[in-house]
Amino acid sequence: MAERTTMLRVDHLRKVYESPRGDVEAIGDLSFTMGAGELVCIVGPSGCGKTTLLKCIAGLLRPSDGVVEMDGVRVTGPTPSMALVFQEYGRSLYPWLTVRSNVELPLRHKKLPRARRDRLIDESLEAVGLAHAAKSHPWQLSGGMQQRVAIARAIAYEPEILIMDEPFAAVDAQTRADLEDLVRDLHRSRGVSILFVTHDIDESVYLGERVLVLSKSPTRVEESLKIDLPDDRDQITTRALPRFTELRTHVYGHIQRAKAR
Ligand SMILES: Nc1ncnc2c1ncn2[C@@H]1O[C@H](COP(=O)(O)OP(=O)(O)OP(=O)(O)O)[C@@H](O)[C@H]1O
Repeated sequence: MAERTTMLRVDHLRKVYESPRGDVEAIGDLSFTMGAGELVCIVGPSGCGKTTLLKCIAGLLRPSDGVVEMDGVRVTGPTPSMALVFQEYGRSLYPWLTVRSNVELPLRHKKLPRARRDRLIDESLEAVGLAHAAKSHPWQLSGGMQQRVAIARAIAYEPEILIMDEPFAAVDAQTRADLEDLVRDLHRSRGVSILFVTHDIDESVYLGERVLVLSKSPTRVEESLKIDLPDDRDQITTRALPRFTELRTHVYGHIQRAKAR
């Protein structure tokens, strides 16, 4: 595979939360880069600082030290080159707006011609399999469908990087498998870079081209593991491969050691 140009650079990032009850060093000294078009998963022990890391990357939190750069430019606040999808889809969608209006909302800031805006909405709803539900309201949809709306909204924005924070933690196992495949399809069909945080080791290996294993808090990168599974993945065949088992066992071992240190 050709070497990808570096798109995201996290360099010696450190984040300390200051509070009257004492400081909490969530991120110790964390560095990694991500190439354009990559799908990178992040796993680590519970409470190790994954959400803090994503917030620093997205410009929602100011690091105590170190830098985040996107395409060589320092990130100092939210940027249109990134879109976020969180676990709590119920809270991220507006119940009084239709599915279509929810997807449209962030696009209003982009000042696009009407026809282009409509096309982006139609294409992203189509891509997540919800073209038929455009006129529904979020509360009329299942949890998995609501999360599809959140994903449609994020990709309609045409970000360079899609940042996903445990997006499937609140849906049932079968829906989760479908959404995992949707993420891989979107990555392959649209070429969008994806940074995906999960608690689930199997999910990280199934989805990722690379898995970053974090240490416990104050967190740093324990390992950057290339996932050398075939690009064509499916829930049954891929998860039954001996290599899949080797990789998940490897990541699991790392996390157990990270927790013990
Ligand atoms: N606003 C805050 N003020 C003080 N401490 C915080 C704050 N937010 C997070 N922390 C602390 O920072 C550490 C990392 O939290 P963070 O939520 O980033 O971890 P996480 O890996 O996403 O957690 P989880 O695995 O539960 O999703 C934890 O010790 C947490 O208690």
